[in-house]
Amino acid sequence: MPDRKERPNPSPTNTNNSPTTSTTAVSKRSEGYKSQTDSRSSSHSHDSDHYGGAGHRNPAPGSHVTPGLQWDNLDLTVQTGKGKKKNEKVLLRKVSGYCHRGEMTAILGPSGSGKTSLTSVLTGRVGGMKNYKLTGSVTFQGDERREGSWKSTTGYVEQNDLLYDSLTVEETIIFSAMMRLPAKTYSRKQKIERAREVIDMLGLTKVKDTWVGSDSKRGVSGGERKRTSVGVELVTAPKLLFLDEPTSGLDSQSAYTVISNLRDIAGTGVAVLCTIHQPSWDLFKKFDRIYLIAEGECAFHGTIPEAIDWFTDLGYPVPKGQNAADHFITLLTPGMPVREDDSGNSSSESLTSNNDEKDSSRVQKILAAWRERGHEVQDLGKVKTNVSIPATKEEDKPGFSSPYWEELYWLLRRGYTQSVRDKTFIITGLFQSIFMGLILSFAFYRLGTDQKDVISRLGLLFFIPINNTFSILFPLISLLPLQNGILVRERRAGSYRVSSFFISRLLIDIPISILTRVVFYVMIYWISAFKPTASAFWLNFTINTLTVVFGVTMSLFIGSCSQNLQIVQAIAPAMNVVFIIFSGFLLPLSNIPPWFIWIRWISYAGYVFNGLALLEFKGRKFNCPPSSKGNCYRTGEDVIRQYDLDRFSVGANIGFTCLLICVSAVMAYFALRRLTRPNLKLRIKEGKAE
Ligand SMILES: Nc1ncnc2c1ncn2[C@@H]1O[C@H](COP(=O)(O)OP(=O)(O)OP(=O)(O)O)[C@@H](O)[C@H]1O
Repeated sequence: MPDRKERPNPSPTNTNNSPTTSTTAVSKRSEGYKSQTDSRSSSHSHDSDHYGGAGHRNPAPGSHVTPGLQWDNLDLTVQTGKGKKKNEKVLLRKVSGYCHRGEMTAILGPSGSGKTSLTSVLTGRVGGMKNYKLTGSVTFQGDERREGSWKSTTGYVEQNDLLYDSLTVEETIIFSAMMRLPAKTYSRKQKIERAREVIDMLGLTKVKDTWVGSDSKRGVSGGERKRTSVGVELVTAPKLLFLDEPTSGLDSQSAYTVISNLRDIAGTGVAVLCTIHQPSWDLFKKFDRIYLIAEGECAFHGTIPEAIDWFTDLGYPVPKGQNAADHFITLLTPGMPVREDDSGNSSSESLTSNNDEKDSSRVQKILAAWRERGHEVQDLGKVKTNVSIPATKEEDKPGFSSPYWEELYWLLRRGYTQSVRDKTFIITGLFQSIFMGLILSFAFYRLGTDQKDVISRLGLLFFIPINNTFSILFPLISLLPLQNGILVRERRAGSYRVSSFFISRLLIDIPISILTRVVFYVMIYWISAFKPTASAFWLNFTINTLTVVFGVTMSLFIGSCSQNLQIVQAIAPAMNVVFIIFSGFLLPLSNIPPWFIWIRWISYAGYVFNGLALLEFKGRKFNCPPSSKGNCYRTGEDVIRQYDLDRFSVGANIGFTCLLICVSAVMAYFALRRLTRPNLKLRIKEGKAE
């Protein structure tokens, strides 16, 4: 470990609590590094602000900073294993730091170093973890985080852009403005103006009318999509913006534009904190500060010139021509050999190590050095006076920004726009209806009154409602992970109530499902020659329409049981098949084992088949050939008796089906609430996040 007294002061700390003095005092070594890299890379040589945010944008000596997020002594452990193998794993150890408003800070570290764990604690998302213990404190502008104010003052841009692909950039950002800006303060017109301001600020005006798109659908570019995600968060003018790897998967030009935008956003007084993987030098130098993390501990926190000096003093200068970010990550990765510095001015003892043990001691040495002086840097985060941006005290604002009907209107508008433009659900539904309708209509063409037609009629009446539910189950379920993911994000931001989202889904999915499936059962009814009376037709129509509605509520319920599509796709057919088996048609009621009989009473297939069969067979006469010697169905009533279909009237069967629809809708609502719970844990108390 280096002896601090012997080193020239590379410290980013200073006595007047301004991070600036140290920056201006950044020694000649970082200047030397600048000229070295410049001589090797022409792309660097044109930059006037070589250290980007780091060197240039730090406040001038004597000026002040606005405190933003501050974290102190965070310890995070999780329990792993079971029984005797139970173990405590340390994810974060005495981690402290800060991110001032008006600054952009990058969290960097090797894989598994604790970046995600730290971000989870800072954003209050540690609740997703099981059996964890958390101590320490996180404050924003000197105060404890509170849910209401936290939601309205922070934005979180996730790594995956969870956006509706068939909405335009402008529609996406306007929706966010409508849902998240308080109706009391902003009129609709003002919300739209704010959204357009954000679009302009992010340089998205040219593509505002282009669909957002996705990996499978053409739309805006990856960088523009990422900026749209930033825009969604930015409409509320957050004071703190978190981003999880905003440049991952982007080409260098798009990544540069995203980071430049974030730099501008920070310039408006926002504290921007993001995790980032292997940034190029051009990106890296745009950050005001970097927060290096290794093995769950802070390895360095300060500006880039300070980092260069700090590591030089530790004996690890940045080799000529190497990106400093890569060098730091390499240093903090055990087992990674460090490139030799051919300038000859470095401590060769620590370089070019291929030995694991030595590399691990290298990381330990760096961590120990920072541990020794990290507390000095932490003090910078505690600046609370003479701020340059008014650090307004945040009010806890429970409740939602818009009235219920306003929420419902915008959710319906967004949902319908997406469904109608996306067309997949509509086209596949229509295709399946027409295709299956034609096949069945002609396979069961003009059924007569012979004995064989009795079985055909029964089979067809049984199959139609089952096809209705199966045809909805899979396409609808496959749409749910994206919808639920968006719901989680929007719930975390406190955008709207789950109930309005759920009702909007019902009001979108039910009419679309009915309109696309109705052709199927109406076509079969007339071509296969079911009872040609108006009342029989309309009741048959009602029952089949109810099965479509049940198909939607059942899909919403099953799809809300897990975010894992594979699990959901396995449960869905299994559940439907159980309903079919115990419907009373395949297995007569008297043959159902007593411990399974309850399934019959919750089987929609039983009620709808019962209702449809009563309608069709009551009053019908069938030909009974002399060869059958009376062993045949003479009337529809014989069929009804034989299949035990006379327990309930048509009306009662419709009533039970409606009841099942209501029960499955309520279950779907609660399952959705549970699945998409935001799980924000902002208060850290007695070793547990609350
Ligand atoms: N819930 C958990 N239970 C047990 N170990 C965990 C849990 N969450 C994270 N870890 C472990 O903690 C360490 C830090 O993980 P974390 O995800 O924070 O790292 P990271 O720096 O974000 O990594 P990457 O860059 O690869 O995403 C890893 O070793 C990881 O395996």
